[in-house]
Amino acid sequence: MTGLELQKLTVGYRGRRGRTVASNLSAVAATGRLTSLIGPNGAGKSTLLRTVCGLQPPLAGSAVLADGTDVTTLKAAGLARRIAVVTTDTVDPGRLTAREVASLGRTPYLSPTGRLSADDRRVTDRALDAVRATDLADRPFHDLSDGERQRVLAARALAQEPELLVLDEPTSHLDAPSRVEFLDLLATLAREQGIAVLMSSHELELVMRLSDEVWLLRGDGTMTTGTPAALAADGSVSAAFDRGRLRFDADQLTFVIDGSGTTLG
Ligand SMILES: Nc1ncnc2c1ncn2[C@@H]1O[C@H](COP(=O)(O)OP(=O)(O)OP(=O)(O)O)[C@@H](O)[C@H]1O
Repeated sequence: MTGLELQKLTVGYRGRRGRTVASNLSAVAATGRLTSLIGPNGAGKSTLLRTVCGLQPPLAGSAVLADGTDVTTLKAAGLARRIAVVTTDTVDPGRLTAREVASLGRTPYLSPTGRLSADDRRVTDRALDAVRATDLADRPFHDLSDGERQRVLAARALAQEPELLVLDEPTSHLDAPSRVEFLDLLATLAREQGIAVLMSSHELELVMRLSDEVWLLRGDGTMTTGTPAALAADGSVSAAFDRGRLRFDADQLTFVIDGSGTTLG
């Protein structure tokens, strides 16, 4: 099932410093699958993600959810019930515990009293369980490691019960094992929770191993989509990222430096 569909979407900035970043994009992020957005620095990944979350208006075209709703027509409350966003912005929730931070995901559903119902508590605990953070629930969020915080922020996003989960570079502060673990967790969540997960990443090798689908945004503002194997095999990934002696090896799914016998990653 289609979780999110880009229909001839053009993204960028209006005004005096305005510019078109990427044009005429058509792509699908399917429900139950992990779709990864990759591309060189400045290609427009963050701009595209902000646009599909309804945080900035498109220059043209649309981004529609499963029932055909254009995200740009949704008001804040509607967006919050349907799309959850995890960004790299530092979160400072004071002395809230991990469970309290996760429960913030229930905000769009709360009655005017702002009190969590028994159902809200159940959904929050289920979200913590899904990201394997139940044992962190009573600890202050402030005291957690970056990897633990990222799991709790994913729980907050799941507690929103979204149909689309969008993450902008979610592994950027994590160590190597935690990166693998977190991407594997996202792929599992997409399948088990039946949501479309769309994330941007610079972790090319990991993305190629763990994603179901890849959106490859090039520096010229065009995009190719496909399975990791298809994009590696048809040379799209190499064309976008190879530079000088650095080459992406489609068989090994890793970068190599030509002539040195060195494999990176
Ligand atoms: N507020 C803005 N106004 C005008 N141009 C902007 C604005 N924000 C970003 N840009 C430009 O849009 C282009 C795409 O930026 P964006 O941050 O989306 O790329 P990215 O692929 O996420 O980059 P990176 O991989 O370095 O994080 C860049 O040329 C950037 O300078």
